[in-house]
Amino acid sequence: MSRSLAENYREILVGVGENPQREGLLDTPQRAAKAMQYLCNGYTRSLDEIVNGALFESQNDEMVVVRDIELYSLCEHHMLPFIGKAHVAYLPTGRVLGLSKVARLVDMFARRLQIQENLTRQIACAIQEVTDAAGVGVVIEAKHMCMMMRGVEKQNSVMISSVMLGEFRESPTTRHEFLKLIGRHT
Ligand SMILES: Nc1nc2c(ncn2[C@@H]2O[C@H](COP(=O)(O)OP(=O)(O)OP(=O)(O)O)[C@@H](O)[C@H]2O)c(=O)[nH]1
Ligand SMILES: [Zn+2]
Repeated sequence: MSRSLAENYREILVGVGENPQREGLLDTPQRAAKAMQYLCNGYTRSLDEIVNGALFESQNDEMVVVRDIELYSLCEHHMLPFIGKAHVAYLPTGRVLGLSKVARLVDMFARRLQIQENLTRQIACAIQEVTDAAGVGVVIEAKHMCMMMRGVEKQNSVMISSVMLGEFRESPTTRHEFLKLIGRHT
C-alpha cells in the first residue's frame, strides 16, 4: 500500500533534521499535504469541466486579449514555485470564450508540475482547441524560485516564453498587435 502524502511529509520533516513530534509541527504533514494537493489540483480538472459550455456566438473577428493573468506554478525539476503573469490572445472565428474561462484554463495547467515552456504551449493549444480560433498567442513572464532562493541565486532575471499559433505565427502584423497590446512592443 502506498503511503499517504501526509506520511511522506512527515518523513521530509525527519529528512531535513526536524522533530515531527514537536508542538509546532504536529499538524504540519497534514497541512502541507493539503496545500500541495491544492497547488496540484490541475491534474483533477479537464478542459470540458473548465469551459463548462461558455462559448458564445459573436461576429467580432478582431483580436481578444486577456493580459496580466497572475500565475502560480511549480517547476517540475525542484517542485519550487514560479510566479508571474500570462497574456493570452486569440482571433475568434464566430465564437468567443467566456472571459473568466481564459484565466481558469491558465490555472488548470499552472496547478501542475511544469516547465514554463510546456505550460505556455498547453495553454495555447487548449485555447485553440476550444475556440477553433484563426490564431492564438500566449506569453508568460515568470520568476523562478529555484533560481532565486537557491542554485544560481539570481533575483532579477525573468523568463519570458511565448507560443504563437496560426495567424500569430504567420502574420508579423498580428503578432506585433498582440505584443503591443500587452506592452511588449512599441
Ligand atoms: N527551460 C526551463 N528550465 C527550467 C524551468 N524551471 C527550472 N528550470 C531549470 O532546470 C534546470 C535543472 O538543472 P539541473 O542541473 O538538473 O539541476 P540543478 O543542479 O538543481 O541546477 P541549478 O538550478 O543550476 O542548480 C535548471 O537549469 C533550472 O533553472 C523551466 O520552466 N524551464
Ligand atoms: Zn526549478
